[in-house]
Amino acid sequence: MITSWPSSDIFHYACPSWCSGSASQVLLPLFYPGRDWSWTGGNRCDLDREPAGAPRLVLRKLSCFSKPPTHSWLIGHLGQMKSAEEGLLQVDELVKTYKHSCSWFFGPFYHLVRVFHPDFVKPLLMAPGSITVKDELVYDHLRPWLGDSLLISNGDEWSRKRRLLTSAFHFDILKNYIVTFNTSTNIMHEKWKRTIMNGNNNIEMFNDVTLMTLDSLLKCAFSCSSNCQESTNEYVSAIVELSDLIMDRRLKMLHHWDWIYWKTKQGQRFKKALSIVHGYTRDVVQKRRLLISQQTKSELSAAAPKRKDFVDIILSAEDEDGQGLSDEEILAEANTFMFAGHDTTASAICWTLYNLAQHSHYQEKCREEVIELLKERDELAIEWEDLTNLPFTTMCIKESLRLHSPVQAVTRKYTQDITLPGNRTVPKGVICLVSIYGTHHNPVVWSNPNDFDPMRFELNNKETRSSTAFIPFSAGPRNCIGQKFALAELKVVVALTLLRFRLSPGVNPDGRTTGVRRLPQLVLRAEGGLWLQVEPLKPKGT
Ligand code: HEM
Repeated sequence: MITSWPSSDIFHYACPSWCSGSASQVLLPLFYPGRDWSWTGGNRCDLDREPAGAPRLVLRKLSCFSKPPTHSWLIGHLGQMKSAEEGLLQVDELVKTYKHSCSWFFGPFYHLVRVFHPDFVKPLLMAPGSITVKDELVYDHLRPWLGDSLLISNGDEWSRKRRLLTSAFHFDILKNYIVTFNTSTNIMHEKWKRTIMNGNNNIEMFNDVTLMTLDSLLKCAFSCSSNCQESTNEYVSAIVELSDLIMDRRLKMLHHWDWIYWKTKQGQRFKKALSIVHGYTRDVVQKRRLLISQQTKSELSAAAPKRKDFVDIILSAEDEDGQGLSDEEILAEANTFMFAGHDTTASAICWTLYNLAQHSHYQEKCREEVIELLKERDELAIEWEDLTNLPFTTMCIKESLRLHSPVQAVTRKYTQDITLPGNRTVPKGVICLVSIYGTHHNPVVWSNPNDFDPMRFELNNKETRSSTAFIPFSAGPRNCIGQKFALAELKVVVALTLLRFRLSPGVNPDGRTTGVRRLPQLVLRAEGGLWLQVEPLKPKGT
């Protein structure tokens, strides 16, 4: 998943759409040595193997997309992509002007189709998994960490893994995680209470919430109580370090060359963090495998029933032929579970709390809903059955996922031409950037798209909307496998937070009280952090 579009990142979002020319044979290996670029000569990849004259054909097909003005006919839109808040405002402008799609080019070799309307998004995201390709230019930096996992793999390999992993995200499994979400949230709230007792109620959300989501994931994935919210944990620090370094690498042009990157300070830090993360996961997987092999069936059934965690489930998953996942594959999936699950969910929680802090009347309405739900209870905990009984809170969470989507965009390539409305064709092999941000802020689809209005998600409004208008978790065969997990955690954290605290806009250390500047990185963050004033509420009956 990609989120930000720094101008230096051009080769990551650009497209070798007619790479049969001799210049591409020179340039691509130069920028990405060590990869197989023989296809630039028309020899390798089916995706890009075009008959003679194909470049012109591809260009003709692309000519049906509007091209925003460029500074130069030669380098095209190179250098025009902006990062930070300005990058998002730039997408707003594109969406206002071009309504559904446009195409960019970077120098003579690279093209990118950008789409931001549900009717254009649909054929791309709904295309069968077998013809969808996660392009290596965008996802390759994740490979040393995640291996050939579900997030990165393609074709038959992806489809086998998706089948094997689906059971790990079934409702019956997710139910067991609710207690964990409550416990991790309680730990974070106790921390906040201590901070407030020390006279500070201006709290930065991203730090605490990210540690909290990591704490939950560690318990759900490995049954590991790391205490990472209270004290430094080597594994958790290494995951945070890896996520930061991936973003940093994207921003630095020279670091895109593997042979340079591994020699840099950042590359060395990446390797060190990687060995901690892989060492930890490998250890858990091997110990579990050993335990299972040592226990006979009768011992297993006689043993006290243990709540199954993610590793237990994927260790026992088998396909139709009785084939399970190898240790390396399990390692890759466990690492992906931690990577894909922590930052994204933390971003969604932080922005939901931020939006409710900005709109006190909606905050109050959610709080009343939670108080009503728990009014007969002795223990203030959210249970699995409660998740469907928080309709207004759910509407606020969804509206926040629309307005501040954690993931800004995803990219895809296809092994066949794809037809879009108006008889437009995306030629096979061309990278398409499906803008989640653009679709969620498209005024043709959402009236006053920059307003926070939870009523958009009232049930009867759903019927009038396209199924690809709201896509925080992407859509189609390669949608987010963890979305129910994420939504369950979001509801628990938001409900318990509103029950115990009143939130209002905070003060940035630079003194800014209003006008948070959004920061599109791997996930959507806020420049200088997201600060909220947190005021404890009196517990029930006092
Ligand atoms: C609010 C939280 C989350 C958001 C907004 C989110 C968003 C997304 C998006 C947009 C994709 C598509 C990525 C692409 O096509 O490149 C995706 C894929 C994925 N997500 Fe999530 N995600 C969230 C939480 C989670 C959680 C909690 C997990 C696991 C515990 C998870 C695991 C995955 C995996 C494994 C994929 C790849 C699926 C595939 O390709 O078959 N995500 N997510």
